[in-house]
Amino acid sequence: MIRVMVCGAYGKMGREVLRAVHKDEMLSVVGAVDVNSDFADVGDLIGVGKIGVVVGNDLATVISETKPQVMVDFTAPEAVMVNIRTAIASGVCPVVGTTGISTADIEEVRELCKKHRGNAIVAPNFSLGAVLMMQLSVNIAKYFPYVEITELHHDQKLDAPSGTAIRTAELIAAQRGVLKQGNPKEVEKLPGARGAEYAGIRLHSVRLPGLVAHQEVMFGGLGQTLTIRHDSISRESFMPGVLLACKKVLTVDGLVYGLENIMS
Ligand SMILES: NC(=O)C1=CN([C@@H]2O[C@H](COP(=O)(O)OP(=O)(O)OC[C@H]3O[C@@H](n4cnc5c(N)ncnc54)[C@H](OP(=O)(O)O)[C@@H]3O)[C@@H](O)[C@H]2O)C=CC1
Ligand SMILES: O=C(O)C1=N[C@H](C(=O)O)C[C@H](O)C1
Repeated sequence: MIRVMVCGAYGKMGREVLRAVHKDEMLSVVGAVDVNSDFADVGDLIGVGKIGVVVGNDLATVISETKPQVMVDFTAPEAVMVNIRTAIASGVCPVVGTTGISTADIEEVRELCKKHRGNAIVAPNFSLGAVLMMQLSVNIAKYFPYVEITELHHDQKLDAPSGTAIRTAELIAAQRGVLKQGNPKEVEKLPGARGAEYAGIRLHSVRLPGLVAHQEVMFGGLGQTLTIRHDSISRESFMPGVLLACKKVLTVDGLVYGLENIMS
């Protein structure tokens, strides 16, 4: 059994991960952390009755008391790097889904893994469909370089654009380079009307109750458009990817960035 702890235990993803890890035959929930912990039993949190694992409020303490091998982090952009540093320095391998991690942060995680001879897996999106959407987008951009991305999420999301949208733009830009899109003389009558920009790609963010996590990548060509869309209609969509990462992180080599790199 691989010993797993979860950071962000009271959150939407944290609870789903605890439920999935608890059910998995190769994984065992040994610890959990949330900033505003009232030391609830994890079993009560996920509706299976007490399992004798409580939610702590300090990561270093929980690591020293529960000896996890893997830390799953679904917290918040301002918390995630602190948690990664603590985990790697303590010999615990992070599996990270929290977004808002910059390119410089990724390089820091890579260096920390080298320094402490540890491993980590960081993925902007753990759902298979989203990974395929990103891979297809790169292929389509070879033929349709003009593209805009619209991501749609629940209205409690803290960051915009989503980590997935930024990663999609990065991957497309690596394929086609920087490309000025639209009319050079265009004017925004209201600020932000044309969305955020990455390498000439416009990114639009929709936030509404009722949504979970969705993205459209729309390509335009001569007399035609091509749109691909992925919908996570529940957070279960992320669980196979998270469980796979928990099982692989102990044996990968240093940092792995992106779920596609551990899917065979
Ligand atoms: N890679 C992927 O596939 C996916 C990534 N995500 C990302 O995961 C992150 C979490 O999403 P979601 O579960 O919806 O968010 P939630 O706000 O529902 O949950 C986050 C939880 O983490 C807690 N928290 C904040 N800081 C800390 C800390 N330092 N230590 C421990 N716990 C902390 C929050 O507490 P409090 O509310 O009191 O601040 C909250 O309970 C986001 O960045 C989101 O973008 C989400 C889905 C899929
Ligand atoms: O906050 C979310 O919900 C999600 N966050 C990730 C992102 O920002 O891309 C992954 C998924 O879109 C759900």
